[in-house]
Amino acid sequence: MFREKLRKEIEIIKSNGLYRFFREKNDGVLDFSSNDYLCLSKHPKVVEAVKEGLKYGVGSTGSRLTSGNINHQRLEGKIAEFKEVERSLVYSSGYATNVGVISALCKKGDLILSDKLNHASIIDGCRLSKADVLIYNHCDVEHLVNLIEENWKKYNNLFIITDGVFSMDGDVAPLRDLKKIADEFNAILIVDDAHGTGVLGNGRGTLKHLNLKPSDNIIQIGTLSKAIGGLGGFVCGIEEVVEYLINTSRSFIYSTSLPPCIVEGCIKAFEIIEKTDIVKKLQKNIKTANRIFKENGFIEEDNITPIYPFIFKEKTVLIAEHLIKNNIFCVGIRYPTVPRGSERIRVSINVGHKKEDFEVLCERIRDVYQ
Ligand SMILES: Cc1ncc(COP(=O)(O)O)c(C=O)c1O
Repeated sequence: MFREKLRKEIEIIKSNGLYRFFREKNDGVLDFSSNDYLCLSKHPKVVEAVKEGLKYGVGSTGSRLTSGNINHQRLEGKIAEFKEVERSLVYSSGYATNVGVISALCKKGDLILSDKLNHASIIDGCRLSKADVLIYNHCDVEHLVNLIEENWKKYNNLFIITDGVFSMDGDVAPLRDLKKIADEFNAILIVDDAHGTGVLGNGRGTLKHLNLKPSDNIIQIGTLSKAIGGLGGFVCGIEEVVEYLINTSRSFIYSTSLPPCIVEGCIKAFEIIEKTDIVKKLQKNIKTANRIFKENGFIEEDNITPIYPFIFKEKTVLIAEHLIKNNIFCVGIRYPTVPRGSERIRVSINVGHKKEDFEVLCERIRDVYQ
């Protein structure tokens, strides 16, 4: 009976064109889908550090508050230094970080103002919190101010939450304006810099890129699974935020901590970002891609991040299939991940791509899209 019910629902998903399924990524494909912007997941020094870390065993064996506090504080020290903040706390994923931080800090009687295009993990964190939530139009500072002016008197605390770099569009949040608004209305600004860390501000993130100094009312979140090339998430900011989260954040307290070998790999990845010109190389690649993608008419403006939305709407699936048949891995993104009418190929470039790779991508798209 239950099986039948689910089958029917799956049929509805299929008939709406929204069916999701796995694709295997073969070795040797030209990969424009991964978030491994600095190719650190396969960097020999990172791989070596992970192997070294196996001396601690494969798993961490418990939550950080039980048996699972191994080398994690060393990574947290590194992140705090890297982000120039007082303290950081590592979670088992970026998803768990957003859900755990937002649900712990934002309470009944508080108001969250969340950008319309924020990542699903922020949305789920907001849902799990007991705070009221208002959505402001994407990067629309005026709309945000209007919502605050209409509502702030009714609430104890205000939280403005935004991606630093938006995961599906690659654009950058107006953090300087958001910080000013946060200061004016005594709000806390939470920035999920999953796609800015390792990419902007010489790798330090979107705040650094915009010359914004960390301050008491800014909380930064990030992942270790994208430019850092590993797994996990982190939150960083003032000492008291971290101490409070250790004591209240359920996805931190009630979940096994990261494998210690991954922790070693992530520490090495941060060192590589600090000591080499890998981020500059990525930025150089972004400039090359900008030129080629513009010549082909796929973008109009220069990007500063490695995420390029090529909006092909209803042609998206056809183009994605054609690319895969031609050994180019570049997935189509559909509703509900992005709004209807903005279905796209999400092209993400990395430090390992060559000029010719960008050209081949454009040629293969042109086979089916004029
Ligand atoms: C903006 C943003 N935040 C959080 C996450 C979740 O991070 P993780 O994959 O480490 O769970 C993602 C990943 O898709 C993301 O794009």
